[in-house]
Amino acid sequence: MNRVRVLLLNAALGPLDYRVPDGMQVEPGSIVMAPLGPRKMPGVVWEPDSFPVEEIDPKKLRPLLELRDVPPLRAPLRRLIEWTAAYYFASPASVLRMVLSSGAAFADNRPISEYRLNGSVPDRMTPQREQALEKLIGVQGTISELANKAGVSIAVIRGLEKLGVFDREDVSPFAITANPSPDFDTVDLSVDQKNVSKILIDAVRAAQFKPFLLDGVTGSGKTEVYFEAVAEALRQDKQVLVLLPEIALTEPFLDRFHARFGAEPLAWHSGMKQSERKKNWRALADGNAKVIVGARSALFLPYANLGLIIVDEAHETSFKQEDGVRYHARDVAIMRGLHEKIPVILASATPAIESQHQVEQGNYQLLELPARFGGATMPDIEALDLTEDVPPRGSWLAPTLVNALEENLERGEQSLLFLNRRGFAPLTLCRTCGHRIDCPNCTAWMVEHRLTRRLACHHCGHVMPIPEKCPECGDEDSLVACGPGVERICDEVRMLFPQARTAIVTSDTIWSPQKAADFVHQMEAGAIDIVVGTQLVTKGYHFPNLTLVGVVDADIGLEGGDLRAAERSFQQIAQVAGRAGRAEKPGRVYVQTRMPNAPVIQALIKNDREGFYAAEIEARRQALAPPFARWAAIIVSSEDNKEAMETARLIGQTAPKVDGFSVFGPAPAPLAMLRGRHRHRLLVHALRSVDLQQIMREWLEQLEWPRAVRVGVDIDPYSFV
Ligand SMILES: Nc1ncnc2c1ncn2[C@@H]1O[C@H](COP(=O)(O)OP(=O)(O)OP(=O)(O)O)[C@@H](O)[C@H]1O
Ligand SMILES: [Zn+2]
Repeated sequence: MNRVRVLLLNAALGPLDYRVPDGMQVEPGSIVMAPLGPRKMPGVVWEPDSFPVEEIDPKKLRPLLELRDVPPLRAPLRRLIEWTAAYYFASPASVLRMVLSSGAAFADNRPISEYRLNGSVPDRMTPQREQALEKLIGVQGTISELANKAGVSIAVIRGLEKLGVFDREDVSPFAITANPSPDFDTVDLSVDQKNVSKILIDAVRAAQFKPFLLDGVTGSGKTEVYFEAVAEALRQDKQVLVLLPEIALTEPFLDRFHARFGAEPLAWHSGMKQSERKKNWRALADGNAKVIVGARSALFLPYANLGLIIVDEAHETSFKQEDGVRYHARDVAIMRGLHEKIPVILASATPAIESQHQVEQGNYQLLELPARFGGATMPDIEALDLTEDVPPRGSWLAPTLVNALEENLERGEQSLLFLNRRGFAPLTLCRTCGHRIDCPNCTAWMVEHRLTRRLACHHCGHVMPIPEKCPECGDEDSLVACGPGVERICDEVRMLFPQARTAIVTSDTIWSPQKAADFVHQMEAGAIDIVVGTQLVTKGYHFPNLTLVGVVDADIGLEGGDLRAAERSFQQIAQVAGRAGRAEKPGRVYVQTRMPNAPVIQALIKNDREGFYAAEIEARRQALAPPFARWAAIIVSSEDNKEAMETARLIGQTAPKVDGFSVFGPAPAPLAMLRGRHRHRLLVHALRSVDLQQIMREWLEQLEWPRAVRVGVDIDPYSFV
């Protein structure tokens, strides 16, 4: 039989059948090139009865064009692709796209050509050429990467290349990786740490599916403990995947890993160059790379021989992807572990309620590290009531916090101020007419960024210069910045302590792993006294001389009012507090709030995590909220509001009547307009006994809507805007 089913890399197309030409040997998982109309398209051979396809006369089947010289996708990964597509309402092809995420990697074994300036200057200069020559100093990359970096067109770079201003280097797709060695520099574990690591080591040896929740207070040595499991996997010659919530955390992680294992793991994140992507993809698919650390997208890569998955800071909501395939990397990691038959470790100091519930249900094994390593104590947390400890007019820091900062400076210790708001001010308002400057494409205010002298929309990226007069009434000098962002807090700190060395840490300043590494090195070298940062600084970092943490506004997180608001606030503040006093010197934490009696704040100052979680879990149980029942969101959007509204209404009216399945809405989304599209939402609630996906599939598949309307389904949603 030479007929095969092929899943093509095209989300709009289902799988198709092809004929295998004589002399070609394919099996399920083989990566092939198939003809599609006049084009060539990559695809993967699948099991014959896997997806339903249209019957085609065998004589009309077109032959496959090529078999790629890369290892076939293994069965566990094929099952994961099918599961992810079915569970999250995505096309299998869009999941496959995440697997074959380096087009170049499986395309061929040819090297990638990279270019860098060689110092020669073209005879004729243009402003673009000048810009490129200036911006590309010290940069190496493909033509399109250079164009991107320089902010000029590809044609400009090609032109320069012809004039001989670049040297070329052909980078081989095969990486030579120094592999980590399990016993390079071991540490002596405490008794608690040893007990936990023993269980993990046994699980790696057993090579069975087994999920763990590694729950240890901040600074308890979770990383050291899971490194023991990594070491065991290395001894067994298995691969390990470590997922981190933020690419900013990869660089410090690489350093730390290097110190323990004598070589860096392979990194995988969106900031990589094409040649690195190609190399790394090949190295992990061929099994040459043993340890891979990456952001959530690393989850779908075609590992040759995976033996362990670790999800660090597993409570982080950034593991949920909010566009394309809306999957949750923590949950898919568990499913990958199930299919690969390997252990999965979720590590966190503040585990998600969902994960704790799995422990209660007996699905995950709980491993606890209740104390900080080496006798370091947990920091004292104190609430500062902003209605009593009032900051002076036009300032945001309470006198008590300012005093503490001053003392810390005098002692030569480092401090951290946390505010989860980028930019200078979240709102710009006209004093004369009350006009608020909002985004033309979104239901959102433009955020002032004083460092770049611009207003920016954090939803669509729209930017504009800060206007000199009010766009509404035309009054000059009437615009005022309202509320603080990190830049404004940093200004306040500089006014108070001109001698202090400060740093702002947000995604605007730390936008690459390299920037993150620079920041960490500066902190370690003691070149920074006071850091002002967003959630980017709340997790993972270990700075022994950081002894004071101030939470500028503990109430922000509670404003949103979605079901996880309190949980998220607790996690965020507990994590940022956990950065203080991690070594010999004790830490202090001040939490500024207008609601010192709110349960979240009380739980934090009394160090009553158990009580807080118990109350939250009970509230969820009462409300039949996740994880006690399930939700799905349906988001209908279009540039034409009427079309979007009518489609949303149609979906609402045709909602199936099934016991244990209810539909709320439609209603205009809180973010009623996003990137120029009008948005309406419905929320589906289902008991666990109901097959949510099946009911939704039958319901939505029989409906039709205008082409320009997009209907997105978000299973287990985390965002409600
Ligand atoms: N057994 C040990 N021997 C030496 N140093 C250790 C040991 N255990 C932990 N440490 C050190 O203590 C510090 C905190 O450990 P680690 O970063 O692993 O904790 P964590 O639980 O992952 O913290 P967090 O959740 O706050 O990120 C690190 O500098 C680590 O190297
Ligand atoms: Zn916008």
